[in-house]
Amino acid sequence: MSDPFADLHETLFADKDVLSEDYQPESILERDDEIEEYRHALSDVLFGRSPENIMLYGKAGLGKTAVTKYMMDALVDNAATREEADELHVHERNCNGKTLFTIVRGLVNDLLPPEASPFPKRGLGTADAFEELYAQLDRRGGTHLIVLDEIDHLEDADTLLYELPRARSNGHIETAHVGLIGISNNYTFREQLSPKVKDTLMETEISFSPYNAVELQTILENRAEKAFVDGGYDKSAINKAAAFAARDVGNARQAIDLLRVGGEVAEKRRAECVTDADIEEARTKVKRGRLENRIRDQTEHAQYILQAVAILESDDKTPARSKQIQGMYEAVATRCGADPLTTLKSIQDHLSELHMLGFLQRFERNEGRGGGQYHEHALDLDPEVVIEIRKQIESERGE
Ligand SMILES: Nc1ncnc2c1ncn2[C@@H]1O[C@H](COP(=O)(O)OP(=O)(O)OP(=O)(O)O)[C@@H](O)[C@H]1O
Repeated sequence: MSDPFADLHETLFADKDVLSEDYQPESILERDDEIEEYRHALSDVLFGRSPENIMLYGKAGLGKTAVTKYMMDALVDNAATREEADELHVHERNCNGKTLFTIVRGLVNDLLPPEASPFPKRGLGTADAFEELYAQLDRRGGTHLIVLDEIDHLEDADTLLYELPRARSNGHIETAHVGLIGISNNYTFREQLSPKVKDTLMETEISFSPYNAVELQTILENRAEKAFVDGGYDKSAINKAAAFAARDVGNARQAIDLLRVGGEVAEKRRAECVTDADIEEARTKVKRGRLENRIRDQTEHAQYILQAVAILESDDKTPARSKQIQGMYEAVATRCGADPLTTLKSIQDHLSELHMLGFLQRFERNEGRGGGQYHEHALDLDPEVVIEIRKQIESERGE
């Protein structure tokens, strides 16, 4: 048999990893103000003083994690050159899906000597874990910066944010210095904290604003130079990816995704250069992928109802009343081997939920005294894409 990979050559990408999610850029671009604020807030560490607590806010993909990593690396390097700085330890934790106990336990395990057995998973409580954490911090000494990404996902963040910054003044630790860096893309997180915690965390708040198209162009240009071979992309393709991402909340992750998928599209058509058309196709793919995830997140019956509205829409039968949608939904659900929901009320509840989530448009009708008030719904998306995505989900489930 001939080798199916024999004629496969890398023509376009010089280093595709540069466009991957976990690539840490050597230089951070277009974030000078945030870096300056960060630098100022961290400077105490270099003089052996207790660090300030820092909170970073900003929507997804705005560089909060990348800037933090860059600042931590630079701080560790610089602290090592200064006599007046204590030994610096950085502990990074993502709080998504974690309990306070697992976070504190993880920090304890980071600090324990290699020969010690890990802090037990069961049997002891959060207060015990805190006690051990303080003991270990003092045993190690030096300065400890604890970086908590997605801190708004942590249940009982209040306790952690209250305890740690006060550990020294409350006499729990004597030799070590501790500073907290919290990262959140939920601006309302602050509102949920108790007043005493807000006070401590207000020391430094750095807010990351969305990138505009020009800033995204600079970031993308820098990545593209490393990711693609010479002449492997059109400058206008970069501008297009930057413009698309800027229009959609200025997310750098999204801009980089567009460039990577655009490269894959160009590679598939065996082109030697990424063009505007490849970025346009990438945008459709990326958008479709995101929509697919959102549809998959819906319950089974919500998906059938959405599919029913999509079918009616492609037959020009929308806006449609709930009763009509119910008829089509029953056909879809039965074909998929499910027992349809029977009450009109449950269909209406799903329709208003799907409207709230932005899948459907809703029209209020008022037929005067006799006809009463009711709602009609239409799809707020391309019906063909919804039908195609549902087909794919059905075939995977063998529906
Ligand atoms: N200023 C920048 N210079 C270079 N690369 C950047 C910059 N900002 C963001 N990036 C890149 O964009 C992607 C997303 O950035 P990052 O993960 O730091 O965002 P974030 O604000 O932490 O988002 P989230 O809240 O979703 O975690 C990463 O690949 C990162 O390297």
